[in-house]
Amino acid sequence: MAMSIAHLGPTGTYAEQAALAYRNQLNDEEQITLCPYPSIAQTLKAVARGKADVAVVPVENSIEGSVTITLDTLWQLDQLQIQLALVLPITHALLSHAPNLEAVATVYSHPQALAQCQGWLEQFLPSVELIPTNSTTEALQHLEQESSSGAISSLRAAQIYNLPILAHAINDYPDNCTRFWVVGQPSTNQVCSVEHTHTSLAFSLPANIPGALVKPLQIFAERGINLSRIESRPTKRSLGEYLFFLDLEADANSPLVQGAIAELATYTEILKLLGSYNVVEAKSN
Ligand SMILES: O=C(O)C(=O)Cc1ccccc1
Repeated sequence: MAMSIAHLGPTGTYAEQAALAYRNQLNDEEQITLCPYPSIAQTLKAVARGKADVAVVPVENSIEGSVTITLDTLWQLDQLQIQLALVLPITHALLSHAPNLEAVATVYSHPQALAQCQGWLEQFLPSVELIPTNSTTEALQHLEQESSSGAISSLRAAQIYNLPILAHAINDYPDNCTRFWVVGQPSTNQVCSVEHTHTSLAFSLPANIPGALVKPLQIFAERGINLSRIESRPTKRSLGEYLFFLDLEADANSPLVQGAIAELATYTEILKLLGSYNVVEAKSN
């Protein structure tokens, strides 16, 4: 069946690598097209508006933590469901036409990549100007005009765009990896026979009072449901008011989780089920 996968572009991003890993999983590669978008928010909106079937978006990095635009946009768009998580190992390179590190004055990249290499940048390029871009490959557009510019991107991007590699494996921790979510419109098929290992949900609270978060968390503790992540994001309505994103190590279709979610709904203002899914280790290429 023909299918389109939206991802952060231009071609050569880590998100595209994750999208390719997802496509390989589907065993139906000819009819699956990859569609690059200029931002993570636009990638997710393409699926919400029916312009693409699924989006592959970064959600969390082992060094830098959450990709907050992904969480915020999923909350705002409301109806998208996570279908799968992919964990991609990430090794960054510094690409540049400069003859050596001393000749680099400016480094461009996605804020996550700049942050994942901040120790290396501090040590080897302490005086450069760091400029954030929408993606690691958008950063490459600056290299042609300015030989004193560098960009943090992948070896794969260096190959695609035929760019010189000035330094490699510059991420501060060697086991750097990013978790991506594959998200789509909710399935109309109500019966799901596959059991999933993880469930993600998000909620706001009706009042900012002592212990408001204790009750929701107790529900999972009492049932022996392990939480693998908890993240807060501002509601953006007023300072100090938060949304909470939880990942559970359990399937939303299990009676145990169904009971927990029913009870959770009594303590929350808005509760959104973001999906149940499995986690796959992807290979970087
Ligand atoms: O810009 C990219 O290539 C992305 O896919 C976003 C990103 C950046 C750095 C680490 C993981 C994902």
